[in-house]
Amino acid sequence: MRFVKGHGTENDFVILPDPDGALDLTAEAVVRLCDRRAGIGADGVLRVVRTKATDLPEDLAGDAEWFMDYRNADGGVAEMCGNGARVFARYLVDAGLAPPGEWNLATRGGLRRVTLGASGDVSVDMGAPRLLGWSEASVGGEVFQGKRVSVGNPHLACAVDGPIAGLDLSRAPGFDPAAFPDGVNVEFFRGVGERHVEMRVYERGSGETRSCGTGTVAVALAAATALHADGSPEEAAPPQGDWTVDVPGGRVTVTLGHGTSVLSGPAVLVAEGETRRGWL
Ligand SMILES: N[C@@H](CCC[C@H](N)C(=O)O)C(=O)O
Repeated sequence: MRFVKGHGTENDFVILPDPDGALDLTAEAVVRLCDRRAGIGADGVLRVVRTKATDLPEDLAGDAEWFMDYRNADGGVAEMCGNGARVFARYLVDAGLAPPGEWNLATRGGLRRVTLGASGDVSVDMGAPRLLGWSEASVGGEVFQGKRVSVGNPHLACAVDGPIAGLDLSRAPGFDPAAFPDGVNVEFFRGVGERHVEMRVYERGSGETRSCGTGTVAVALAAATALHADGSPEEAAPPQGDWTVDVPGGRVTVTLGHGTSVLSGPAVLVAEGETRRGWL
């Protein structure tokens, strides 16, 4: 099986070109591919398939030629992956399967518009993230208040007073399963400047990763929006503007706008190859 390896701010992916949808990608195969010792190693898998080779409903496929079939390292599916979308777009342009410029990508979370040149950074319009009120997470017995945010997938963005470097994210933070019946990605962030935050993340289905694009959007919205105790926003108008988000794997920009949020940053392809016959 042919594969390409890439990353966006060190959120890394195994890319599987499967234009005709011929691949029966099981959860077990994803786990083996993502295994960092016995496999190729990645936070997730991006299967690259033409929308016409899928049974996606019309509202998800739209005019997009390509569908990003994203899987977490544990083999589970997720609605959306922001860094994955950027790396996916870079792969398509690099492989000559899509032109540089602007076009739509189909994902389980809906159509996403990507913008990229022949090389360099990639931007993706992540749509309008939604603030859903308060919840809490716990790490090593310490409880953190957080804001629930949907970026297509579920997030809990927790502001932290002190340094975030010392948090033990080797295990999943505790969270309220009634608020997040399908699990949640948990971010811990703190302000480091004007519209500038740093964050760490524990991703549903992948563990602590060095970046999470949807997580950076959730954190920018959480940092930009004050909530009343009942979870309603203090300001009527949604926040707008550029946020710089530092993650362990680098830096991205999140631009909050009316009904949009654009995630921009590096997307890098590092290797390509073929799995040994019979290994999977
Ligand atoms: N790393 C991704 C998010 C991947 C999905 C997430 N783990 C989930 O289960 O929702 C990103 O860059 O957004």
